Amino acid sequence: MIRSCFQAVRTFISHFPVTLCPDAVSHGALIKSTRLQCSGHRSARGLSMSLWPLSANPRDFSLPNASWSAEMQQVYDHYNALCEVKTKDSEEKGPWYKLPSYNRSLKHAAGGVYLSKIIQSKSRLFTRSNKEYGAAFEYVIFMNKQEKKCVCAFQSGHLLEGPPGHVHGGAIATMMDTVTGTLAGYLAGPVMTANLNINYRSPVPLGSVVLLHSALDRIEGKKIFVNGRVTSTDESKLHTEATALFISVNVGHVFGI
Ligand SMILES: CCCCCCCCCCCCCCCC(=O)SCCNC(=O)CCNC(=O)[C@H](O)C(C)(C)COP(=O)(O)OP(=O)(O)OC[C@H]1O[C@@H](n2cnc3c(N)ncnc32)[C@H](O)[C@@H]1OP(=O)(O)O
Repeated sequence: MIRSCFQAVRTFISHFPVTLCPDAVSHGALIKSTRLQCSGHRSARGLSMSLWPLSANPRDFSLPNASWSAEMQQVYDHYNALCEVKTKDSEEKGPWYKLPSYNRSLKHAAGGVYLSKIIQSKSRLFTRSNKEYGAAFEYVIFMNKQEKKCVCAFQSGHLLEGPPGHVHGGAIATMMDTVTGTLAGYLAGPVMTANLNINYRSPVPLGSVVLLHSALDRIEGKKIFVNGRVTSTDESKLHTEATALFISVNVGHVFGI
């Protein structure tokens, strides 16, 4: 059984080397898919069909839902508008892209649905594991490849309480890992977190909307150094600062091959 799992993983990897991570897209096909998703959503105002390849209609958790506050929606609208640049003759994309976000790492990647049945039928991406709208992590990430940075609008749900009325530090760390890791993965391909340093400067009120900003510091061989900040949406208040180190890995590393 174990041998056939590894065989399946090997076959999968050799056919689809960089398609594992819809949250942290980086290479051709995925970027194309992401852009399709982005434009798919824009046109989804009038067209509900998903454009993610080889997948019926996966739920994109980064799209607005009824639990979003007016402030969350406002931030979304602001960055989503920056995803479109209309010229006289055509519509061009960028510099911002809204990344789609699914609840499984493998399921929606090409061929991944078969693999996930074998090795991870119950696993779910941590930040997307709760289906109840607004209960835990509501977030959307916008990527700016030109400037090697991204911004995430994050609305914390009632399940993320730490100190009374405030967000748990582990939940903030989770979001920081997710956002900095998504940036590193977008720029450098498959990565794993080697180091994450966090300074908590001021508590985040539970249920509030904050921004997570992340930018590339530098890349040294396999090492990708990224920084992160959590601020209020008007950026007047600093909640958290972080630095992170990601290491480029072969996809096989994740499976222990
Ligand atoms: C694949 C895709 C999956 C997709 C999924 C989809 C999910 C979509 C979610 C969105 C994004 C979420 C992002 C979450 C990302 C995680 O949370 S990952 C989970 C938490 N991290 C881990 O479990 C990692 C565990 N550690 C390891 O596996 C290995 O130690 C590492 C980090 C891969 C490094 O191992 P290695 O490749 O053998 O590296 P190694 O050759 O020892 O070192 C390379 C260099 O890095 C340096 N280095 C290594 N570790 C450290 C360290 N801790 N401190 C300082 N320097 C270090 C070394 O000194 C060396 O430096 P140089 O000598 O080259 O100058």
